[in-house]
Amino acid sequence: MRELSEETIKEIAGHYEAIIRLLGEDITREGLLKTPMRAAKAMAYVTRGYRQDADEIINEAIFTHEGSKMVLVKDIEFYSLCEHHILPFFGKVSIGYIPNGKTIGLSKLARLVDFYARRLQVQERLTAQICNLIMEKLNAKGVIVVCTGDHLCMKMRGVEKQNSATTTIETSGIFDESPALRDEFFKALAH
Ligand SMILES: Nc1nc2c(ncn2[C@@H]2O[C@H](COP(=O)(O)OP(=O)(O)OP(=O)(O)O)[C@@H](O)[C@H]2O)c(=O)[nH]1
Ligand SMILES: [Zn+2]
Repeated sequence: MRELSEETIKEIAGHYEAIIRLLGEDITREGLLKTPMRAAKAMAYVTRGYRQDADEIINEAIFTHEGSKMVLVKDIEFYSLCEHHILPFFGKVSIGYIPNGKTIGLSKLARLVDFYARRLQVQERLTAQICNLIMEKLNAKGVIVVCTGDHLCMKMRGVEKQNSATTTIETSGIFDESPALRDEFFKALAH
């Protein structure tokens, strides 16, 4: 992974300092003195997906596999930032795929969720990017990804709906064509 340079972090911190000042705060009070640097480092961390590489994450953990039954990993938690308000959205992703001669290390599925979540995102694109990458890297017979997220931009501001949750679904390959396979996936998810 590529890190942001010290110079870039300092530049981001300078912008945070200006924002805090413009919000009417006293940037010289004790509790805020280090806040611009802390905030810059935190923002670098929660957007580190931009500086990662998918092949490095997978680390060649792709294995030969004869079977063609569904593999499902459910409830992979994620934290992301909505690209409209730069406020968090977070929730869970579940991934199913039908192998086509290859499987992937289970932890890599979770790492790939973070790879796309740790950026400015919308939930639909996050779901589609995960689905497309797994399809591409495994040449799978099919992939299905279901994501459920809570958006703070809908809770702590704006429309202020505290109980809404958003579900997005992306399918590819055989999952596009087979309602029976989609049913099998959703039944397994319910367990
Ligand atoms: N489709 C989609 N919309 C999102 C996502 N995250 C936030 N949004 C929406 O992006 C929209 C931006 O709408 P705008 O009218 O430009 O912004 P706004 O005035 O702040 O809108 P309100 O949130 O309704 O106050 C809002 O409806 C948000 O709910 C997401 O992941 N997917
Ligand atoms: Zn938003």
